[in-house]
Amino acid sequence: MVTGVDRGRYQLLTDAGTPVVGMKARELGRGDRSAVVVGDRVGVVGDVSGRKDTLARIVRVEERSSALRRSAEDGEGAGVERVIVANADQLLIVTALADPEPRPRMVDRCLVAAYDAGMEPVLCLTKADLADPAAFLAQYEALAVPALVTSIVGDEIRGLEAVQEHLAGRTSVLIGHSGVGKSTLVNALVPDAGRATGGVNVVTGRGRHTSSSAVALALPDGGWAIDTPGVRSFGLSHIGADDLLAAFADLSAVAADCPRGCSHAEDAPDCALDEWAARGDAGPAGRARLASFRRLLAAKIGASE
Ligand SMILES: Nc1nc2c(ncn2[C@@H]2O[C@H](COP(=O)(O)OP(=O)(O)OP(=O)(O)O)[C@@H](O)[C@H]2O)c(=O)[nH]1
Ligand SMILES: [Zn+2]
Repeated sequence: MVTGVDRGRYQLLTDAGTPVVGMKARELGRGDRSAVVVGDRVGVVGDVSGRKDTLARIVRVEERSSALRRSAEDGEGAGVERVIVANADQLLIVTALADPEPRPRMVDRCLVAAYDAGMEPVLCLTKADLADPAAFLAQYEALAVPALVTSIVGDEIRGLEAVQEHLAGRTSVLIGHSGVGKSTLVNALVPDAGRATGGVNVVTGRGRHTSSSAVALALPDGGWAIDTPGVRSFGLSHIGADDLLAAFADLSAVAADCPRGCSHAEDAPDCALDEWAARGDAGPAGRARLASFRRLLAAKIGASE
């Protein structure tokens, strides 16, 4: 398993639990198509002893069960999609309820990325000691996104146990804006992680690492927390309306009756989802669910923050 990537060197963990450093074998090719990312399962040859100054060769990347992607927003290569983490089960969207203010559009974009990746999204709302989560949570009710709420009271992180339970035995990617308390959480989940909090690395005392790539940290109860220090937003231009729709089984079934090429957006003529919501087959929640789906659809199209 790939646990970290740094300038062409791959941190690997063998099935026997030996940390090994590897590089991509030439036959694997270059460019994004043959990218090796954190979470990938790879085949290695050569020196896999893990001894100092040895280097294994990555010759194969196993098929991925999920792939968290983003596409370049602008400049050269705009629209080119890249996988940033492979084989993760869930995306923990870490958002502070205050200080800094939550950014609902950013959360929506993370939700779209998770659904596209084939990962389960989970909201992790921090700083509940500063603001009530109810109003924010209401925005996600119709999407049935699970939510975990934490706060700091004294030296203790309240709600940490529920987070630990939700992460145990699974591979979870943590994403969040600067200052939301993601590092505080990672350090509590993985006691020897030494992630920089409040701008300073607690282990080294030096400034925050400039490394922007993801790193997989083993959880004490099994499973992995994958921290993504440099990922603050997602370019989503590679995702189509039907890719997003596929994540919603109920809406997807209804949309089978849509006209060919239907955008499913609010202004789409004869979109079957409108009739479905109007009929009330899904109860009063149907309208809210459709509205939420369309909000995500719109967030996908809008520019990232
Ligand atoms: N009141 C309150 N403060 C918190 C909570 N969680 C974290 N903080 C504080 O918020 C600040 C930012 O926390 P960090 O863990 O450094 O945030 P981060 O998301 O990792 O941000 P960067 O380090 O900038 O990437 C720190 O001063 C934390 O002590 C919480 O639940 N309640
Ligand atoms: Zn439609």
